[in-house]
Amino acid sequence: MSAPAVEISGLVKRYGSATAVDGLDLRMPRGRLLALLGPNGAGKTTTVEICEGFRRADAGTVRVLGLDPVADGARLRPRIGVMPQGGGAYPGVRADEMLALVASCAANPLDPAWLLDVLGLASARRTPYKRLSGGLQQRLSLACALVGRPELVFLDEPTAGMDPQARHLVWDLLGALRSDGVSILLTTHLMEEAEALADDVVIVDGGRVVTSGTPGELTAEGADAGRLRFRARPGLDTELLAAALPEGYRVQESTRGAYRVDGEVDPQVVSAVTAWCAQHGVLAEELHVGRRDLEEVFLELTGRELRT
Ligand SMILES: Nc1ncnc2c1ncn2[C@@H]1O[C@H](COP(=O)(O)OP(=O)(O)OP(=O)(O)O)[C@@H](O)[C@H]1O
Repeated sequence: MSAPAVEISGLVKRYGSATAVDGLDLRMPRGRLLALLGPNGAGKTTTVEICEGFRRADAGTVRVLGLDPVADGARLRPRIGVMPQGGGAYPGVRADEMLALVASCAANPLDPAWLLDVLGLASARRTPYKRLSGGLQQRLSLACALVGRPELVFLDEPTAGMDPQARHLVWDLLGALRSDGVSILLTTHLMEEAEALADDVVIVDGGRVVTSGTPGELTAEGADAGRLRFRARPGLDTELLAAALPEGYRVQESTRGAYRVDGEVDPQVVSAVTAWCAQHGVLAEELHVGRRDLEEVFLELTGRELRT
């Protein structure tokens, strides 16, 4: 049986007296898309850079495709693709030159022209790197990670700084790669990205895994079944709203402008909430009954917001 795409056990990484990764465990089977989700400074980049062989662990073991990223680096590198955070290239290199250069290092590369086209870079192919917008630089960096037909790709915040259209284009491409059996580990602090793409989500905070599972498992209703949630202007008088509901219901502003009604929800309660909002000139947006989202999962586990 082939080794997992990534297997991490008890990983620790310190920078001076600060512990960036603090005993992290993770197992990623092949052919899946795993999202490492967490706020800024959670230790995502450090973890990924150790997997890529760019940093050394202080403790713990890391195996990537069954190999040690440092000791077996030469065997591992041709099999993985890496998109680092922030990218980077010689400022004067043109997009097509850059991709052709990376492709020339691979045994069986994809057609660079095709990849530029798929990523919406065809019209910018002659543009020097320094004159590409941040979003186009990101796309070129993604193309460089993929052109060598890797079995496993590490993408560090692949859609950071992209507009929604480009983000969806990248999501579509990642979905297609995953369908082709490529293993993908990406970091993100966008819960929408994790929800849209991931087979598995690992939520990290303070260098540790807070929870993990499929998006469906993490947001499963459980004790939360039937909760009513909505968004509105921050600072609503939640006690006043609760007083307009039948006995026993509680209302909380769980994060700024995000409200949650605790108690069994029936049509009368939905009607009472919207009527109260109407009386107070409040537009209740995104009103829904049921599942929580990953943002709420993180908040409930850590008491803090994912978005920082
Ligand atoms: N080279 C470094 N020297 C010192 N401290 C560092 C270094 N790189 C990261 N850190 C610190 O380690 C912690 C984890 O950083 P890391 O970049 O791994 O987190 P992250 O989850 O990727 O965050 P972000 O989403 O902001 O990229 C942070 O407190 C960060 O300041």
